[in-house]
Amino acid sequence: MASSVAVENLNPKVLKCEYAVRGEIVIHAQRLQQQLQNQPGSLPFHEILYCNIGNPQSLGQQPVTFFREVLALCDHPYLLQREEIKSLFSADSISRAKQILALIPGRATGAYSHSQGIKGLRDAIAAGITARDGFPANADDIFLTDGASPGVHLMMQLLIRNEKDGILVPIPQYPLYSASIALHGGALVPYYLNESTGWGLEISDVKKQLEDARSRGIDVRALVVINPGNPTGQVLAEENQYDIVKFCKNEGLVLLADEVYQENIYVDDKKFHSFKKIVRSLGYGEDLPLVSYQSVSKGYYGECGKRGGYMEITGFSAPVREQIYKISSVNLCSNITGQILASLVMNPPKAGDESYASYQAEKDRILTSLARRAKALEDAFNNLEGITCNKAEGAMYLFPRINLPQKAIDAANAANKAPDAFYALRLLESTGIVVVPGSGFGQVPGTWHFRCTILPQEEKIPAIISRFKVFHEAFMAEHRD
Ligand SMILES: Cc1ncc(COP(=O)(O)O)c(CN[C@@H]2CONC2=O)c1O
Repeated sequence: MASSVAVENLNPKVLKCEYAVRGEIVIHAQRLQQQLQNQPGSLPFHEILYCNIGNPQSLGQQPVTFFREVLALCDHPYLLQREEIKSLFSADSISRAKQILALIPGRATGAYSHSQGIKGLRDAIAAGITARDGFPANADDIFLTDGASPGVHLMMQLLIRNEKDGILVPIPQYPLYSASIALHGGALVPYYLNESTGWGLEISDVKKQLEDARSRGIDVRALVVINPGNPTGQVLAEENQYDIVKFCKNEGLVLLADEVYQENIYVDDKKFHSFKKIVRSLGYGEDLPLVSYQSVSKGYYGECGKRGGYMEITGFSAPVREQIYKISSVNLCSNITGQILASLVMNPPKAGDESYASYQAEKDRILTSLARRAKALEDAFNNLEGITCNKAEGAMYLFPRINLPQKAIDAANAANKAPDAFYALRLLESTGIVVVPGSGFGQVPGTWHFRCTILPQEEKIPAIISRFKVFHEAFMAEHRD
């Protein structure tokens, strides 16, 4: 009997879901990469430059030595019995690995752990949060996850009952949110970041969107904030954060604070303030339901493939927390390597530790290089005809706006593509550079953008800029009105 499975009879929520970061342009890039391997010299470039995804180590960034030493020793405890490891590993990596193994039941990284994650590692993460914020954190509020993504899905699963349940999401947004809301059958309620004020968040606009949604019978459950922003790269001003927290308190909204880029700040006039700290500073204590997301995929560690992270949940009642625990327990636990890494990220070497100097040097080298790359690309984009680009204050991306000539827009329409997708495809086919069209993140209707990461190794940035410039000038000349 022929298989009954066909696109026509799949879950419509799956069909509705989209995730542009690895969408059409990237799939085409992978085809071109295959072509380059099979027929070298057949394209006007010799390599594909993936500037579509925040995946630092795929572009040459080195992992942090201390983190990897501890992971290696935890995964092969036999090494700890060998004298010679003293010549291969730092003393504090050895001692940290021993501490961590003592926290793991059976001292086995291959065992399932508690569904929230190993208690001792959650204690360490709570201590790190407390040190970061100056307000206490509790291990029982922490759920270790396989990256931040599953934690986002879990909250959407918890909050969305039907298509009348809405989630306020910034536009432009990281499409995990639109994809997860679609997968869970909810309503995305957009609030627009203001490009002219450096992607500022206007509470007046959020309120207007909330009231409009409510007038349409949407029960708005939560507000998502991504700080530093993806794809926009802005770092919220502290007073803006106070406004957001007060707004959520007044409107009875769950605050979903995506803070995976908290270590990626490139400008001196902005600092990262966690929403947990803001909530506590306002004295809201447990009166505001807040979920804070962190990940090992970003920062200076960029350990995307290790799938580590956590969500800290505060301000939820005990019965609700039980439901969150129950959903977490269905997946048994997150991977132990990711759990260990999350505890290391939140508790790195301290002054006086043997690895501190080398750790700090690695961290500073990566972050200062990211800041230089951000500035170089921002300046380059701003020097191209018809392109304006806000500063990348943080995160890993630039999100320039292209003012496309009508002729280009007509050509895109004729090709049945969004104008920024048309531009991105032409860029790829001319230069091998892969960016993600702004339409994949959402944008004010009638504006066009693309997202480019700041991640290619620093020595490649000048070549990227020059290839981009040649392409852009030719594209604009070809489509000049
Ligand atoms: C804002 C934001 N939240 C959550 C995630 C999920 O990360 P993990 O699940 O790995 O913890 C990402 C990943 N950033 C994607 C992946 O690379 N480029 C992006 O835009 C992100 O940018």
